[in-house]
Amino acid sequence: MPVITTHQLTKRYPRVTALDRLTVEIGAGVTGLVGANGAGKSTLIKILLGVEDPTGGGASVLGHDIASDGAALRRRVGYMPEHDCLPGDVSATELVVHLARMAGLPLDAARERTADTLRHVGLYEERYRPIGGYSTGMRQRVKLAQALVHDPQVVFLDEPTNGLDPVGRDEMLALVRRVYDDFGISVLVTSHLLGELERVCDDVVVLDAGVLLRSSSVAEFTQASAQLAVEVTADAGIAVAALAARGLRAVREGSLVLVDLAGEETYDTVRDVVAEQGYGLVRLERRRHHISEVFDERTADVVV
Ligand SMILES: Nc1ncnc2c1ncn2[C@@H]1O[C@H](COP(=O)(O)OP(=O)(O)OP(=O)(O)O)[C@@H](O)[C@H]1O
Repeated sequence: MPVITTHQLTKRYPRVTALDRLTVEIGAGVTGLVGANGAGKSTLIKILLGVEDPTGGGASVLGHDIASDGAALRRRVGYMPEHDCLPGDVSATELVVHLARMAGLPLDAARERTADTLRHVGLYEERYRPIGGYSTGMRQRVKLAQALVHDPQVVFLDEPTNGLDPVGRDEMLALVRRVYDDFGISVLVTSHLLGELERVCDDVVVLDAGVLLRSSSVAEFTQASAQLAVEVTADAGIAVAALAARGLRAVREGSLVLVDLAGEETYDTVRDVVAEQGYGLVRLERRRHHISEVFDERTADVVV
């Protein structure tokens, strides 16, 4: 069963259409929801949580209809909001225990789960200090911990790397991956940085001004654009011409020739050309593009 399905999901505000007839299916695993600022990512999450109503279409999460089954849905879902919304005068433990209790856990279980999740996000040592003294990275971890504490089946993480430096981003992304790998909790994670999602996501959904631009696995994204990097002892420009004469799409990149991979037979053709021309073969390797390179110009404003 898919984790999330939407059908013609639409949200119109008076001046802007935040989601425009979005139909998509999201399965288990880590899924990236990517788009420039204002693309509709947060709006989609709020609608999936059942806290905002769509103006058209519908959706379900874990089989629960967002319109009729919101309370049951929210019991099984965790949510990490985008903006900083933490009280400064309580400790991480106090806050997360409180939120676990609100999610319905008995006190003992809430305490136990809080200790476990704070350890998981790397906040165990600091867990009794007031949140007001925490760094941005620590605050993001508290938000992640509270999203996980009631052991949901899926979590929605809205821009978890926001405001973090490169090291903090890497650490947060590794944590996001582990949410699924270690606990089996599916993740929908938003970012306006396409490049960073590629590293931790199984699938990517791309929104542009509320419209679905693409939904596919990261592997599909990158495989579709695979190339062979070929280095021969001859001049690369001459090799490009020889390969092109055999119907391959090839371009020169320094001393390399990059050949579009159009199936396994591309390898055979390259081998034949190299043999026929008497080149020495220095290198033959498959290259995958990054998903950020695979995008068309419509997503030019997505930061990569
Ligand atoms: N309550 C609201 N009233 C009017 N317009 C809104 C409201 N909430 C969002 N919007 C608009 O809907 C569009 C999508 O906003 P949304 O916050 O979902 O985008 P986003 O992709 O999450 O971007 P960001 O990362 O900047 O939050 C934007 O144009 C935004 O201005």
